[in-house]
Amino acid sequence: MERDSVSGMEMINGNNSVIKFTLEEIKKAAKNFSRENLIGCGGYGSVYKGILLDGSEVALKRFKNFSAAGDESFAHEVEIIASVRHVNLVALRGYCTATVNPEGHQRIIVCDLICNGSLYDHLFGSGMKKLTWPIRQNIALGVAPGLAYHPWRC
Ligand SMILES: Nc1ncnc2c1ncn2[C@@H]1O[C@H](COP(=O)(O)OP(=O)(O)OP(=O)(O)O)[C@@H](O)[C@H]1O
Repeated sequence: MERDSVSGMEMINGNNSVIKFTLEEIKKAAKNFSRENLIGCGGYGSVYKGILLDGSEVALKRFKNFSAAGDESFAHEVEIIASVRHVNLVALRGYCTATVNPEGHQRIIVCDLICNGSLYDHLFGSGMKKLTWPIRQNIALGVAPGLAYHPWRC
């Protein structure tokens, strides 16, 4: 484990593919967290589409807890996602932590972007093409190995 110079939290060292991004890089990628880049909201914050300098598209999950007290849950989420490597699961690209005024602590997770919307959108959203039963079965067969995967089980 390596100690993060900004937040003081412990981060994964052995995983060289996990990049620590600067806030400037993240803001540039997400057009300064513009509304047009917003793709979803979850329990911990908002998710933005971003384009990195190398042209790759990513999802940027920005935690809404800007207080210093949120470091523990952020570090926990980063560690969990970093340990998960499965073809059917979203991969962690990196993370960003920074303290800026007046917002406070910024915590962002950078993941592969999944295009074409969520499964929920496809099943219940309006305007989506109805999924046929063979396609639904295929999706279920893809989801199942992702759900069954456990990074600590050999
Ligand atoms: N990697 C991604 N690619 C594309 N869209 C994503 C990605 N991750 C999240 N989203 C979108 O953002 C929304 C919110 O995701 P997020 O992971 O923040 O919340 P959640 O799944 O509801 O769970 P949590 O309780 O962890 O916040 C999703 O429903 C999805 O529409």
